[in-house]
Amino acid sequence: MPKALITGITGFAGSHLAEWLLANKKDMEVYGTYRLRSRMDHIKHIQDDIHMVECELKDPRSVDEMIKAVKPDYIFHLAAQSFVPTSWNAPAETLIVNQIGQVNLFEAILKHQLDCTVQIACSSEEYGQVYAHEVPIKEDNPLRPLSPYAVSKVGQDYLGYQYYQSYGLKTIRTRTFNHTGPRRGEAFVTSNFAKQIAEIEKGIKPPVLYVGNLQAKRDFTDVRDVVRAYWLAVEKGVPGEVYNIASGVTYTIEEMLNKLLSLSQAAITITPDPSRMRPSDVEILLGNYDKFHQQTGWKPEIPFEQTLKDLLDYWRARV
Ligand SMILES: C[C@H]1O[C@H](OP(=O)(O)OP(=O)(O)OC[C@H]2O[C@@H](n3cnc4c(=O)[nH]c(N)nc43)[C@H](O)[C@@H]2O)[C@@H](O)[C@@H](O)C1=O
Repeated sequence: MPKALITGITGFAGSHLAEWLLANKKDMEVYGTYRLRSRMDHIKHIQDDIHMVECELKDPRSVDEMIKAVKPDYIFHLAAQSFVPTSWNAPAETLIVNQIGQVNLFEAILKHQLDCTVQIACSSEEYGQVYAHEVPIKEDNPLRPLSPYAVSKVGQDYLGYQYYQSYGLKTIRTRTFNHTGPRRGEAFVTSNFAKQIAEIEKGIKPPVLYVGNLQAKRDFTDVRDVVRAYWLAVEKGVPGEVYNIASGVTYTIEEMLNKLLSLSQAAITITPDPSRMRPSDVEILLGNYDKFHQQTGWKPEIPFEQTLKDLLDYWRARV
C-alpha cells in the first residue's frame, strides 16, 4: 500500500488532510509526525486509523530515523512555526524550525534514496509588499517578505526549488493564501474573533471584542478546500513547480469581522488593542490560482460565509 506522511498532522491543516486522505484515498496508509509536547485533540477521533511517529524536525537524527522507518511515497510537509507575530519574538527559532527542519527532511530523503513526492507548504506571506498594479498575484510576482516568518517561507520555497534542480527531488511548492475553518488556532484572526464572539454570547466575557489592524486585506480559502488541493498537488502537479492556492477574492479584516458579527445576535463593541498591531503588516493579499487550476482542475468550493459559520459553531461548542 502507498504511504502518505504528514509532518504536522496534529495541527490545523494536517488534521484536515489526514481526514481527507482517510475518506478519499482508501488504499493509502496515513502516517504523521508528532513531538512529545504535541496536543492530540485534533486527531483523537482518527487516531486508530493513522500511524503516529515521534519526530523532532530540528534534529537530523530524529528525522533520519523517522524517514528510514516510514519510507513514505508522498510527504506533505506542513509542520512549521506558522504564526507571523511569534516570528518577531522568536526569529531564530522560526528560521530553524521552518528552514533547517526542511533541510533535515530533504537530506534524510536523499540519504535513504526514496523516490517520493514532497509537497511543501509555502505561503502567500512570501509576496509581502505587494503593489496595487500587481494583484491578483501570480507565481512570478517578486517576493518581498515583511516578517521573519515570511523570510523563513521564502527559504523553504527556494530550498524546494534548489533540491529539485540539484538532485531531482520531486518537490511541489504550494503558496497557500490565508485559510481557515474549524480547528483554526485561536491566535489567528478569524478564529480569534470567532472565539471572542462565542465567549461574549455565553457571558464568559464582557461584550467587547479586541482587534488589531482591520484594514489589511486577505484572500481566505476553506481549509477543507486547501487540503484537497494538497492532494491534487502531489497527484497532478509538476515536480519543481510552484502553485498559488487561493480563492481569488479579498476582504478587509473589517469585512470579515462584520460577516462574523452578522452570524451572532450579541451586541458587541469593537475596541482596538495596540498589542495586536505588527511592526509591519502585509497590506493586501489577493491570489491568482489559474496555474494550479489549469494543472489540476482545482477550484475552491466552500463559500466563505459557510466557513465562518462552521468556525463560529466550532467555538460555540468549545467555550
Ligand atoms: C498565509 C499566511 O496566513 C496567516 O498569516 P496572517 O495573514 O498573518 O494571519 P492572521 O490571521 O494572524 O492575520 C491576518 C490579518 O489580520 C490582522 N489582524 C487584525 N486583528 C487581528 C487580531 O486580533 N489577531 C490576529 N492574529 N490578526 C489580526 C493581522 O494584522 C493580519 O493583517 C498564517 O496562516 C501564516 O502562516 C500564513 O502563511
